[in-house]
Amino acid sequence: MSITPSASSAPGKVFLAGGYLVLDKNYSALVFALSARVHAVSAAAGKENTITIRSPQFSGAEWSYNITLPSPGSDSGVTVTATEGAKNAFIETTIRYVISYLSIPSDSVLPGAEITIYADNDYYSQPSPDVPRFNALNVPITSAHKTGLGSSAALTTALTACLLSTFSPIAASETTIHNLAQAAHCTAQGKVGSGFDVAAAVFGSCVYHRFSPPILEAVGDAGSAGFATRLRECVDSTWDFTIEKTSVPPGLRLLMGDVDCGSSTPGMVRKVLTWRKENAEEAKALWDGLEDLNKGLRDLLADARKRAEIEPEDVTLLLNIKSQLEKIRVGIRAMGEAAGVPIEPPAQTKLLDAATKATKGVLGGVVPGAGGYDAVVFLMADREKTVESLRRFLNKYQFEGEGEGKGTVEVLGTREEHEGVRQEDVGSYGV
Ligand SMILES: Nc1ncnc2c1ncn2[C@@H]1O[C@H](COP(=O)(O)OP(=O)(O)OP(=O)(O)O)[C@@H](O)[C@H]1O
Ligand SMILES: C[C@@](O)(CCOP(=O)(O)O)CC(=O)O
Repeated sequence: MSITPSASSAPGKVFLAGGYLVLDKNYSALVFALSARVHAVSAAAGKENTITIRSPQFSGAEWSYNITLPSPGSDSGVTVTATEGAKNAFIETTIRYVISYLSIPSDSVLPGAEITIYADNDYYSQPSPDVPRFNALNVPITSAHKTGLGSSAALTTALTACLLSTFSPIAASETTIHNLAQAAHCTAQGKVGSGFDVAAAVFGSCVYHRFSPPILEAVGDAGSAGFATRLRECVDSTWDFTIEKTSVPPGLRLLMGDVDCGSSTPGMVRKVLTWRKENAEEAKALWDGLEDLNKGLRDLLADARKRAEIEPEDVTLLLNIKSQLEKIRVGIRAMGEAAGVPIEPPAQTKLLDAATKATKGVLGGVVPGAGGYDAVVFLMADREKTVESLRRFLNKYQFEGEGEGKGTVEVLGTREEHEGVRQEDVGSYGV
């Protein structure tokens, strides 16, 4: 058996509409892929049956795994034993799932491979705006301040694609990469979420309807009898998620702000779901209303995409998008208030309203995904002048949250870029 040195990358995400709703298959998410990507680059190196992963931007970020192929006749999948490095569940689980999926014959020897992970700078708060590409933060990965772009989903997806192309001569489809990465990601994070972040990492910007959780639950524990067969059957079966690829209309763009305010609220999802269960009727009205508004936003954006470029004269369309974003926020606030969860807390309302009012060309903003105090995303005219004036506004803004952070809003350099997972040129990383 030989290996093919390969490189793959997958994008981060920003969740514009459909947070919480998307956990239920009857509702959808509007999620955009970003220019910030995580890359996985492989080379033939090291001992047989060993896969070593390095993430050189972080200290102590080297993990070595001994791979034991299953004994003849066993279908429990490979055994992956960490021989070096602190636990990294996402890396370890991805290796176990991909190599088990490949069902390499037990009399083969797995050639040694080393894989280097590079994450674009926007995944983490940087000490200054002028840092080299893949800046080394020199702290353990768990202490880096994340900006919420979905690093684990992009990492799992890029690593899945890289392992598949390194160890298998057959090109994997996007669907295979998705199903396998989704299975590994859910196991590594210890829960089955909606999977929108892995979907965006694989398929890029999309309207996403989730898969049914029992699809994954059927795979069972890694290492149990029949695991490899069940995993292969699961990954190769037709899942019931749907993806409709989408994009931000020409002439518009997204801009993200990282709100450095400390307090994040654990258990928000659990609380919202509990409230929904206990208040089924009221929740249904709220959920249905929000889904209609989100669909309305998608329709307006589709309308805008039909134009070659949005011109300032397209006033009615722009005003409609603006008012749709505001209506969505009213629904989001109602959901948060009803469930007693700060999805769009007052400090975020103040920031979004002030930024939209102060900056001509900004159509509006929302708290992405689960919401809270971590981030904001704006939809705005794709003009340097508009970007500069929003940046100036945000740089001066003093956030009035309850957390321990500096109370500043850091503008991220990343923006929408709609492509999902892709093969890269191995030579382009200088390795
Ligand atoms: N560059 C990287 N190298 C190695 N492991 C990484 C890297 N980036 C992320 N990870 C893994 O992903 C974990 C972070 O996942 P977690 O789910 O906490 O955050 P996230 O996916 O970035 O969340 P969010 O959706 O809020 O952005 C890290 O602890 C590490 O295990
Ligand atoms: C609340 C939820 O719908 C979105 C979470 O988004 P984010 O991780 O805050 O970007 C959870 C999920 O979809 O798994």
